[in-house]
Amino acid sequence: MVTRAGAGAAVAATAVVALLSAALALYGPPLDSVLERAFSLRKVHSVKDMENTLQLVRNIIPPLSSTKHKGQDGRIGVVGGCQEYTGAPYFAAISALKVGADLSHVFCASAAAPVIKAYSPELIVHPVLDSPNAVHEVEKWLPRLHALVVGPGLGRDDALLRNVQGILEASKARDIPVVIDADGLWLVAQQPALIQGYQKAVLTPNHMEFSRLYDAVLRGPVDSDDRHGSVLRLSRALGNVTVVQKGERDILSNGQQVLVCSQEGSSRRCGGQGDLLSGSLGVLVHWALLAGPEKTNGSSPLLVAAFGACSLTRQCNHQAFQKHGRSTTTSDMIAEVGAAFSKLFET
Ligand SMILES: NC(=O)C1=CN([C@@H]2O[C@H](COP(=O)(O)OP(=O)(O)OC[C@H]3O[C@@H](n4cnc5c(N)ncnc54)[C@H](OP(=O)(O)O)[C@@H]3O)[C@@H](O)[C@H]2O)[C@@H](O)CC1
Ligand SMILES: Nc1ncnc2c1ncn2[C@@H]1O[C@H](COP(=O)(O)OP(=O)(O)OP(=O)(O)O)[C@@H](O)[C@H]1O
Ligand SMILES: [Mg+2]
Repeated sequence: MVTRAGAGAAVAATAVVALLSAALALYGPPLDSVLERAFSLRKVHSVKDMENTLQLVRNIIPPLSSTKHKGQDGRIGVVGGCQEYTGAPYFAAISALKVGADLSHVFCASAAAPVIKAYSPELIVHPVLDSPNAVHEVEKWLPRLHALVVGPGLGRDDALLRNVQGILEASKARDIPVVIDADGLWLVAQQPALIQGYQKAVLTPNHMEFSRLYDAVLRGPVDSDDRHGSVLRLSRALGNVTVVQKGERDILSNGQQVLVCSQEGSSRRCGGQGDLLSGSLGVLVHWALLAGPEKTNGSSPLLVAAFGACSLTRQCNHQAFQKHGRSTTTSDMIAEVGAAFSKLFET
């Protein structure tokens, strides 16, 4: 009797899981988190999903070819860099190059320009962000750029932020993909309408930036027990803008699908890792949009690109930590971009 009752319960439980799975296939992520919570399937699901999504990232990477000319694999612009912060835009721009972009521009405040130039001869640096003609100066370059990364090291000076507002509006008018990070997210929290509904925007908030945005857009505190639901809700409220909430696990959503990236990193949290992520994402977004949904198996190209950038950043962190332990810095992580990229995407 006991055995039969046990078997009956097992059959009933299997049926419930099957039913929920079928419903999940139809209705997507909200049920995903319900399922995960109810049946603790998080690990099993995410490992399988992670590998499937990594395969989609591999599909969007353009082949290296001797027939291409300089610029075809990506011309990326980073909007950021002020007197206080010169490292962040450098990290983002050099990461874009290391991932595979051909040219990387930095549009920064005049005080930051000589410093950023001195870090690297590889970057093209425009000291224009605090000029009265800033929007026009950047606009001149927009037709030549495939994606913009807005915010690393931008600071929160009102005049600079007003110029960046104009740059964002000009970029949207030209349908240029934008990755918004750091102080760019501060600006968006003040004026969500700036990116509301823009399908080529990806936001990459850290813990604090996410809370600030969520509060500004949804007028309430984040439910810390429901990270999936919170990211999904923020994305939906912003008109399906892609949101990447960075953290112990990265949660990504376009308001329809939720992805989780738990690629192994390390416990080292040095400043600048988010800049590596946003710079890499600038290139991957361009590649993903070029490849189109047929290469991403119907998944959103921007979500696939974001998953690629998260995996890559965490893998760089992992590799750098193996070598440098507690002394790991973002420069050590950037030195790992080539090997990490090969390991994840060129297998
Ligand atoms: N080398 C450079 O030039 C670099 C420059 N950078 C540039 O700095 C600018 C400001 O960026 P930001 O990230 O410091 O922003 P902001 O919103 O003030 O948050 C800071 C506060 O949030 C908190 N906090 C953070 N994470 C948390 C967590 N997981 N869980 C809980 N709390 C958390 C934490 O609070 P605390 O612990 O200090 O109380 C922290 O102090 C921006 O332009 C950026 O690009 C950086 O890119 C780094 C490299
Ligand atoms: N607790 C954690 N465990 C593992 N990886 C993490 C953890 N927190 C963040 N990361 C990873 O570190 C990277 C940067 O995220 P982080 O939250 O540090 O961004 P950030 O605060 O914007 O960084 P930055 O210092 O560049 O501004 C992401 O790839 C994220 O996945
Ligand atoms: Mg940051």
